[in-house]
Order: sequence, then C-alpha cells, then structure tokens
Amino acid sequence: MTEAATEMAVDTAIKESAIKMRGTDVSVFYGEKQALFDVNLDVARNSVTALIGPSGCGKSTFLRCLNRMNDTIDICRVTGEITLEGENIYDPKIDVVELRARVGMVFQKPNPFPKSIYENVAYGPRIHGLTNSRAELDEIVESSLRKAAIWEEVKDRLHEPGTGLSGGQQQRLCIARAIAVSPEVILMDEPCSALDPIATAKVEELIDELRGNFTIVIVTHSMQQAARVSQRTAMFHLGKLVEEGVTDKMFTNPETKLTQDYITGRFG
Ligand SMILES: Nc1ncnc2c1ncn2[C@@H]1O[C@H](COP(=O)(O)OP(=O)(O)OP(=O)(O)O)[C@@H](O)[C@H]1O
Repeated sequence: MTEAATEMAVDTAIKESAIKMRGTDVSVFYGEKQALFDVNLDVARNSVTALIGPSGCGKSTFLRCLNRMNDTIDICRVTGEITLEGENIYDPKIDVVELRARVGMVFQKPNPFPKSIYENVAYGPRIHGLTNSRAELDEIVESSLRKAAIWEEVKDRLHEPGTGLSGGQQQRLCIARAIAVSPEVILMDEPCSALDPIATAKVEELIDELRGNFTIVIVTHSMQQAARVSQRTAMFHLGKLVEEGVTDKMFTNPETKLTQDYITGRFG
C-alpha cells in the first residue's frame, strides 16, 4: 500500500470504540449452497450503514445474521463470529428473544399486527416487561410514535386498526413498534420498496433522525437512497463483500471497478 493509500485506509476505517457490531469471517449456507463467503464487516455506532449489491448477492442474508433471524430457517447454517458490543451473539448463552429486542427489524412490506395502532406499539414493551403501569405504557406508545414521526397523524385514532393506515404510515408504525422496546440497532430490509416517493421521503427523513439514538443497517436497491441516508456503505457481489467504507467516498471514488459499474447502473 502506498503512504497515501495507508492514510486513506486509516481515515476511512471505523475506530474500535465506534464499532457497534462486527462480523468476522461470516459464511452462510442454505443446505449445500453457500450464500455468504467470509464476510468481514463492522457496523458503526449511531450511523446508517447501507448494504448494496445486485439481487441475490447476500445482502438480506447478512442483515438477518445480525439478529439471528436466519435461525428461523431450518436449512440455514452460519459460521464465523458476529459481535454486539464485543459479545458473540451466536454464543449458546445468548437469549435470542432478548437479542432481537436489542437488534430490532423492519421488513420490506409493512406488517402491522391485526390490532389497534396503540396495541401494535404497546405489544413489545408489554411482553418484555418494560412497564409497570398503564400510564408508563401510554408514555412509551406516545414517545415511540413521536420518534417515528407519525404521532400527529394517529393521535386521534390510536384505537383503530393499524392495518387501516396508508402503506407509508404502516411502515412508520412498524418503525415505532421496533423503537418501542428501545433497541440499540435497527435492521431495515428495503423498508421503502413498497412505498410511493412521498412516503419514501418521509421514511428516509426519519432514518436520518433516528441515527442520533440508534445504529441502523439498511438493505437497499436504490443507489440514490444509499447515498441519501447512509454514512457508510458495503457492496456485496455473489456472496462476497467487495468493498466497504464512507458512503461519499464510495459513490465518488470507489476502489473497485465492480462497485463503479454497479453504482453507475451498468449491471444489477
Ligand atoms: N431461505 C432460503 N433458502 C434457500 N436459499 C436462500 C434462502 N434465502 C436466500 N437464499 C439464497 O441465498 C442467496 C442470497 O440471497 P439474499 O436474499 O440474501 O440476497 P439479496 O442480495 O438480499 O437479494 P435481493 O436483493 O434479491 O433481495 C441467493 O442465492 C438466494 O437464492
């Protein structure tokens, strides 16, 4: 490495203290088929990390490793190590329910429970025993809906079904539901792909606000979205991590031709 390249590497690497999650040599197999190959990727605290790459490259697979969502797929096997604040989340002593409260998830398609808006948000805090009284629960529901930038739209209809909201509102309700259990990390798998441009802009704005309090990892097919919302980007291709680093740098001066070609729309 030249001196300038070394300097750049130091400049763009995440400082140890800023690492919230770290994947080391992560490989994932679905039965015989290997979907991820020795991925080494750090997730920076209080920032948004975008996972990009063509369809089938393993973005969602990696995302799901971060809260052991892959455990729910029988044929899926994960090797390597993933830490949260230095602790291996695949250690047998880890309580997976607790892990998923610390590392929450928002899915591609808004999926509110068939319950009221209030109950959608109150459910998590209640089952995790986070409140002692109805007043406390009311407070969590309100503050979560406020943080998810949907309070004003729903405050007068809290006891109406969550499924009666528009798609964009439903997605913000799902974000409020994720926030309600005070996670440290929020994983988002293409959270705007089912939304129109106005709802997408609202959710993107919200993501930017949330990074003050949470660490966010987002899978997106939209290069514009990755560039708008993330501070760091990781590019995957055929199950391998091709390149990762500061988003602005990756979009203006990528290290690999593969990334260059992908972000300029030559393939994918
Ligand atoms: N449940 C599963 N069973 C078997 N193979 C799977 C499963 N989920 C994903 N795969 C395979 O693993 C590879 C990576 O898939 P993954 O969904 O992680 O990619 P992706 O980059 O998120 O794709 P997309 O952008 O299309 O959502 C693909 O070859 C896919 O077919």
